[in-house]
Amino acid sequence: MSLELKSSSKSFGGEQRIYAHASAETKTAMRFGLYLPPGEGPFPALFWLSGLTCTEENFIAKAGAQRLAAALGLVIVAPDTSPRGPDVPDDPDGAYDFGLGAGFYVDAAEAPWSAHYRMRSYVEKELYALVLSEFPVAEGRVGIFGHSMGGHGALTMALRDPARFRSVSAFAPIASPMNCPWGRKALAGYLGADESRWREYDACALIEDGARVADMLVDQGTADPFLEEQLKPALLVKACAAAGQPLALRRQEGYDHSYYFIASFVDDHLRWHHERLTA
Ligand SMILES: N[C@@H](CCC(=O)N[C@@H](CS)C(=O)NCC(=O)O)C(=O)O
Repeated sequence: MSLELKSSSKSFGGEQRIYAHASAETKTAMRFGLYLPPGEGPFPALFWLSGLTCTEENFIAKAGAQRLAAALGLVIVAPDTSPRGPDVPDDPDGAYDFGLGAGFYVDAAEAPWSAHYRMRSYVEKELYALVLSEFPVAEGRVGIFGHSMGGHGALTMALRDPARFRSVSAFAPIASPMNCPWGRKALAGYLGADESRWREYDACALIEDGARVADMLVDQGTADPFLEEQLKPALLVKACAAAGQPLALRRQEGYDHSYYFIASFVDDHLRWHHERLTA
């Protein structure tokens, strides 16, 4: 598997890099950001999953995670949010919430999406294996976090396989895609009408069906414009309470959905993961 280094910039003694490679899962070129802290490693690593409309660049440019990642010695991997390229179909109306920039971290089952939209397997299998084989990352010390659509991706990936992703947190996650317009559009489009197939892509349904992680940290801004209609953290609170699943949900007064919110609390998340990945 050949990796092409697209850029590398020194940051807090380490390097913020962007790579491209040919993905066997998506059958397209894929890009990801990778922060490499100073030192030799092996380091614990965090996967960051971004939200709707993002590429591999939003988190690395806006979250301000490099300073503490350097100090703690954390690798952070930030993939793009969908396959892209001339052969990749987009939402027929060009909407931002489906298709390009909106892969929803699923393996699509419906044509024409199924040919390329395989962000679940891309992240869980291909990129995970690539990062472990090509970079100084300590096996078994990998966590995952994300924002909005990516918060949904992080929660569902950790719940499905807590041994692969040993720590999990989220900013303003889509708590239950089966129960909001963004999620219902994506799951119906990528997976088809049979809702029983949607459950493995819904954090609340996974918890109801018995999936567990050791604990999870979720930050949610109270001034987030998507809170009531799309994100619905109360559904996650309810599912966790009913199942005895530990959840640290923090309602952050006055914060919106933006990267200004993420940057305000990203250090707490890095520390949360570092503690668990080095225990
Ligand atoms: N109304 C927004 C919805 C998309 C949105 O808020 N995206 C969030 C994730 S759900 C984001 O991270 N945007 C990119 C950024 O803020 O850098 C738009 O049309 O761009």
